Order: sequence, then structure tokens, then C-alpha cells
Amino acid sequence: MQKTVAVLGGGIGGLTACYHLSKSPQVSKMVLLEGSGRLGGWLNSTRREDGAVFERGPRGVRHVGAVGRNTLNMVSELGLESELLIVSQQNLASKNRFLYVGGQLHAMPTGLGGVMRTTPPFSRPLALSGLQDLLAPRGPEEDETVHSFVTRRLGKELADLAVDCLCRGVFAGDCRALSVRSCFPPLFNLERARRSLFLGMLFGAGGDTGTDVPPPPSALARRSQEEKWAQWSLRRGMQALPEALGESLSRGGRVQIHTQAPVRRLELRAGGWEITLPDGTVTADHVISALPAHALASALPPTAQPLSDQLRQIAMVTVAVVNLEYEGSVLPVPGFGHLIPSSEDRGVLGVVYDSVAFPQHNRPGASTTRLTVMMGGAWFQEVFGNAEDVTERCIVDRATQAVRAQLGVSAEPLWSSAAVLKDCIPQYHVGHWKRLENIRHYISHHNLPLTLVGASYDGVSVNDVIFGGRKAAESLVGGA
Ligand SMILES: Cc1cc2nc3c(=O)[nH]c(=O)nc-3n(C[C@H](O)[C@H](O)[C@H](O)COP(=O)(O)OP(=O)(O)OC[C@H]3O[C@@H](n4cnc5c(N)ncnc54)[C@H](O)[C@@H]3O)c2cc1C
Ligand SMILES: C=Cc1c2[nH]c(c1C)Cc1[nH]c(c(CCC(=O)O)c1C)Cc1[nH]c(c(C)c1CCC(=O)O)Cc1[nH]c(c(C)c1C=C)C2
Repeated sequence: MQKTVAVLGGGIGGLTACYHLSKSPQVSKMVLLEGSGRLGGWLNSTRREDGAVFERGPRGVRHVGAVGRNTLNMVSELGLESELLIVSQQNLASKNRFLYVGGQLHAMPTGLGGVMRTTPPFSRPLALSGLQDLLAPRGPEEDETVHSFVTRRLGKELADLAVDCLCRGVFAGDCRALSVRSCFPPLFNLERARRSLFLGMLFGAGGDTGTDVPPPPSALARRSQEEKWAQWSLRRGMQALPEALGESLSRGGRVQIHTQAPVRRLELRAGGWEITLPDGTVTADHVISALPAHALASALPPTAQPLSDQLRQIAMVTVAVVNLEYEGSVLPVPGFGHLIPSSEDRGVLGVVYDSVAFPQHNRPGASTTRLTVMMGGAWFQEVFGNAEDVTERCIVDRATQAVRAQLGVSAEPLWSSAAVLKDCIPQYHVGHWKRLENIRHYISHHNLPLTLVGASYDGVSVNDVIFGGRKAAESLVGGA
């Protein structure tokens, strides 16, 4: 039987799911419903007329692992190889990482020498944390906070500084609330399998790593390994990826793409789903939801209350993103950027030195420095109040004050652009794994023709979301 599949949400997750569906003859019709006026979701690039490019969302993608190779396979299929901007592992943006602690920038230790000696802001060699790991007991719980896990295994200082920063730099979240099992599954699995992270890395954790058998790497994916890439972007910004996906889907003729089409309600009828939009309804045999969990919860019928309740428990945080452009070369150090622990500054999560990783996005023919300041996250309400009430002036001032204090940049920016991204990053709090288990059990037990995709569930990176989008499509129509 040929199916009609509706994909809800035109972010990178929904677009990827649709793209892989469109490769199969089993799906006679695909309808992609996007609530806003644009495709791409949080992939959102500002292309200034003078040629400069600024990123509101992701600015770079790591190439590592099965999920990294999978994304590059799709980049290659879309014909974007010539658009790639590549940051090698030798690039200073990859080698230099900084924490801002005690009013100073500290370079993260690298190599064996770096971990064998005491390197500020740490009060002891990181190697001693490795010794603690060898002796520390397994955690007694099925899940715990990242902070608790790292404190037990590697010591409180590493938890308070490095891991606190890492959780702010990835999830804009609080490591004292985030789940180690869901946010860093490899760490959790290493301890489960071998009691110790070090022993786990030495002898392997065995078992399923949670990702299906990946497709064979494309020539591009192999190239990324041979050339030792660290991360990549695209000449016209990360938004070029959803744009290419949209163009590819439009060419096929079997995909109807609707923007300005917010899904209001989903009802399961005898013949399948009835999807209510502001100006009509769409019917489909199967739905792939690539909406944020809370948006899906709002669309589900009251009869699915238990499912909606579980979906609503997946919290989100709001991030204020401020793009800044300065005259000349103003950075005191080259690197990817710096992160700030919550003990140092609750509101400012970190600063990305965009011009170091991707100078090609600078204004052509001019010497400028582009920076992005990320603020708020789990501390947004505490620091800025209600997202609706925060002014652009307020967040730009806060961002330039942080750049002045932390990087010693006294000049005013030539240009700035700020946005408050409401509910933009899901928070995998302790127990997220159980919520997912309950959600998937409900869908299976009630035989709902519904598949879930997107950052709310199995990973918040672009690579995770793209990998999930392909898996969802292939679970419906079979592999490539
Ligand atoms: C500031 C920021 C920086 C980031 N940096 C990185 C990075 O450096 N590296 C990295 O790997 N990842 C990064 N990410 C994460 C990554 O961008 C996201 O996880 C990913 O884009 C999420 O994709 P998605 O398709 O799951 O969701 P979304 O992008 O949220 O897409 C969901 C879509 O659904 C639409 N929608 C919502 N409700 C409805 C409705 N009722 N009906 C129809 N449509 C609806 C929305 O408009 C949206 O287009 C960053 C995220 C943010 C916010
Ligand atoms: C979902 C939101 C994400 C944000 N960034 C990433 C995601 C998935 C990608 C990412 N960012 C960092 C890492 C850690 C490991 C690494 O490879 O570096 C990953 C996978 C850390 C990070 N994030 C920011 C900076 C400056 C750094 C340090 C990087 C380094 O030193 O190499 C900027 C930043 N990006 C996001 C936030 C919330 C943020 C806050 C400052 C979103």
C-alpha cells in the first residue's frame, strides 16, 4: 500500500525525515507542515549585503562519529561539497579552548603534559582526577545529574568548572539538573559496563551504543577523517543546509511543503490522521512529528492526555544570542571561544570567536572581528526576567559589557544584532530516559501511526537530529 506521510515541523529534523522519505517509492505523498514563514528552524543565518554572515543558531558541525559521517553523507548527496568551510584539527579554533574563571581567561590543558601538571584554574593536575576515577564506586541510581556523576568520578573541581561550562556550552543548561544518562550516554555506559571511565575506555564498554548500523561513509565523510577535520560550516551559513533540502524536496514533485501552516490539532480517525490547520485540514496515514515536544503535546487530542503529559515534562530553555562585529583584530587570544562557569557569571554562558573558526564569513575586504555572546539558558528568567519583556538594547549592553570585561575589548562594536530564542534548547533532566520509555511505550501500546524526531528526544546536536530524521524515515520505509 502506498502511504501519505505528514511531517510536522520544517526544522532540520523534519526536512531530513522528509528527504529520506522522498527516496522511497513506498510513499506516494509527503506533506511537510511548517508553522513559521521559513524552513530551517534554529538553523538561521544572517547574510548582510556587504557579504558578512552571522549565525543565530548553530555555527559549526562536528564531523566525528557515525552521526557526523551521516550528516556529511547527506551534504554530499545535496551537492554542497563545494560550499563547505572546513576547520582542521590544527586550526587554532580547534586547539585553543578557554574558560573564563576568576576574572581571567584560562587555556584548557592539552596533551599528556597538560594533564600531568597543575594548570589554572584547576588546583591539581587533571591526571589526579583520572586516578580518582579508577577508585570511585559505580553510582547506585539508574540516572543522576551530570554534576553528581562527575563529582563522584573525577572530583568536585572538575564538575564545578569544566563540566559546568560544558553543559552551559552545549545545552545552555545546569549540570546540577541535567541527566548524565541522557546528555552524555557514553560516559554513563562506560561506568555501567566497567565501573570506571578510564577502564571502560581501555577495555571498551561493549553492547549497543544506541545508534543503529550507520550507512557506509561517503567519499566526503572519508575525506573528513583523512584530512582530520574538527568542524565545518557552509559558505552562505548553516541555513544553506535546510535551503538545499527544501530545494531538493521541491524538485521531487511528491512533497508538498507548506509554510505559515501551524498544526493546531491532531485527531486519529478510522482512516488515519486528520491534521487541523488554521485554514483547513490535511489527512495522512502516518505522522512524523519533528516539532518540539511541547508543541506536539499541544496538538494532541485529550484522549492522548497521558502522552501529552509526558511530552510536556521535557523542559526547554531560552537563550539570548548577540552577534557583534568589531573593527580590526580585537581578540587577546585565538580560539573557538570561551565558556564561563555559573559560579563566575550566571547570565553569560560564553563567547564564540566566530572570526577565528570561519574568517570566510567576515566582511570581504575589511579587517573585522565577529563574536557571538550566548546568554541566559537555564538562568534566563533569573537574570533577564520574562523573555517577552527583554529589550534588544538590554541584551546587547549585557553582551558588550561581558566582551569588555572578559576580553578587554574597549571599542564599541561596529554592528550588533540580538535575538531572544524562546524555548530553543531541550533540557534532558534526570529521568529523561524514563520519560522517553513511557512516551514510546504509549505510542506502541496504542498503535499510533506516529514517529518522533527532533532535538527534544535523542540528542540536541544538528548531527543527532539529522541522524534521527533518517532513522525515522527508514523505520517507515526501510533502509537506503
Ligand atoms: C542558539 C543555538 C545554537 C546552537 N548551536 C549548535 C551547534 O553549534 N552545533 C550543533 O550541533 N547544534 C547546535 N544547536 C542545536 C541545533 O540547532 C538544534 O538542536 C536543531 O536545529 C533542532 O532541530 P529540530 O528540527 O529538532 O527543531 P527546530 O529547529 O526547533 O524545528 C522545529 C520546527 O517546527 C516548527 N513548529 C513549531 N511548532 C509548530 C507547529 N505547531 N506546527 C508546525 N510547525 C511548528 C518550528 O517553527 C521549527 O521550524 C544550537 C541551537 C541553538 C538554539
Ligand atoms: C544545542 C546546542 C548546542 C550549542 N553548541 C553545540 C550544541 C549541540 C555544540 C557544542 N558546543 C560545545 C561542544 C562541546 C565539545 C566541543 O566539541 O567543543 C559542542 C558539541 C562547547 C561550546 N559551545 C560554545 C563554546 C564557545 C564552546 C566551547 C567550544 C570549544 O572550546 O571547542 C558556544 C555555545 N554554543 C551553544 C551554547 C549554548 C553556547 C554557549 C556559550 C549551543
